[in-house]
Amino acid sequence: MRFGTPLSPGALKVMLLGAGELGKEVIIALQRLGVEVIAVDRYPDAPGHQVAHRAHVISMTDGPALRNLIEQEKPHLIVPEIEAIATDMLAGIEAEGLAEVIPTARAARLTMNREGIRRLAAEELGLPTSPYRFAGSLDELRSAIDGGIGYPCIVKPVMSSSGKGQSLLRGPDDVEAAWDYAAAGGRVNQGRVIVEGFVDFDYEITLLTVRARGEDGEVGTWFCEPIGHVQVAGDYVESWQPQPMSAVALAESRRIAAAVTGNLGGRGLFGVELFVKGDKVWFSEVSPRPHDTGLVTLCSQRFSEFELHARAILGLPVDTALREPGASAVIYGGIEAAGIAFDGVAEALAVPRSDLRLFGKPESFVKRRMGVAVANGESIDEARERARLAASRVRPVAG
Ligand SMILES: Nc1ncnc2c1ncn2[C@@H]1O[C@H](COP(=O)(O)OP(=O)(O)OP(=O)(O)O)[C@@H](O)[C@H]1O
Ligand SMILES: NCC(=O)N[C@@H]1O[C@H](COP(=O)([O-])[O-])[C@@H](O)[C@H]1O
Ligand SMILES: [Mg+2]
Repeated sequence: MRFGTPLSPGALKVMLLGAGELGKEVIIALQRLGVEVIAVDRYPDAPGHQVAHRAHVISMTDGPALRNLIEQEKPHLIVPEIEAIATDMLAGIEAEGLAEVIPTARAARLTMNREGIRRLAAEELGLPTSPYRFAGSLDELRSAIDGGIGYPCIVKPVMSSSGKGQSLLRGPDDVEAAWDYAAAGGRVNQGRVIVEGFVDFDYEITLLTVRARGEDGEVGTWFCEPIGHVQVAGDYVESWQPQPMSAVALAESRRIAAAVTGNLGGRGLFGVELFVKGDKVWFSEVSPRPHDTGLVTLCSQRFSEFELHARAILGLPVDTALREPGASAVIYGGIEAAGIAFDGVAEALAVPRSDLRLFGKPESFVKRRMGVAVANGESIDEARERARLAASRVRPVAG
């Protein structure tokens, strides 16, 4: 990788496909290393658009439109930031050698659809997961549940994230509503869902796993300290690092994470989602990119997950060390309006050892993540209390 000067013919160019809050931080990290960054998203003025060298608005599931843009911009690296992308087109781009896809086009394709990654993890790699079935109609969903999955169970569209279209089903009366909600809530309506047996875990973690070039020039695997988190309706509301774990559960988590990320290959940071009960660990899913629960690393690690992703994809050394315990708490929009304002920012930042990110999304929805508070503490409990307090002091209001 040759580091040039942005906006000159020798620039090292990276294109992000998706420019939300996670991409925005990756872009900032790349720019600090002198990289020219092109940000792409489905709507204007996305968070990452606001800090990139150039911004484009296209439907990223439109293969020909994506290809045109890549041919026009000629990036060296293409970095998917969301799942819903024309990944078949990316496979062609990679095969033709037009650009390198991070971590690989195959990883982007397998993880954009729950069926791809679940079958790989459970059926090919033999990793422990919840029991699951796929269904393409309401009748198939009923027979999948009656035929073995049982209740309680969870239904999700095969293509969705942040809990969109996800329901917890307690009995047969919940099936039809879950099917309808999945059809309406997926990012791309595939008419297909996964139904998973409910795992009664003690806690869940994200194990950030980095595939980066080591001193010997070979790609190696690094683990961050585990991140604990709380999800409400399938969307993360709070996370902290480190999550205390038994030595056995940590070793098993690392084994699973190494198996999945090793198979997906390439370079970059992955968020491996795992459920833990005692010493038992289940694989849930993996993001081949920074993870929302990893926002906590903005305050808890020497290098945040965003800086680690930037370094790994550029072929640079990484350091995954924890600096001190930290926590994050989400700030939701709470109102439906464009161009909102935020009251209470100074009060929030008066919380000891706290910091904030306001993402700058042009439109607010009640449950849209608009910002995050992070905080450090002597203990995880203290960090969590501070992050929650700081987040609660930020009040989104009509602009
Ligand atoms: N089989 C299950 N058993 C118990 N809880 C589950 C199960 N599947 C999902 N959950 C809960 O729902 C949350 C969201 O599920 P999942 O990660 O599959 O959804 P998602 O929409 O991909 O979310 P994101 O994109 O934010 O990671 C999990 O973190 C967990 O708290
Ligand atoms: N769990 C995945 C995740 O957190 N993705 C992050 O949310 C953005 C979309 O937000 P939006 O739905 O508010 O536009 C994505 O672009 C990414 O940064
Ligand atoms: Mg998840």
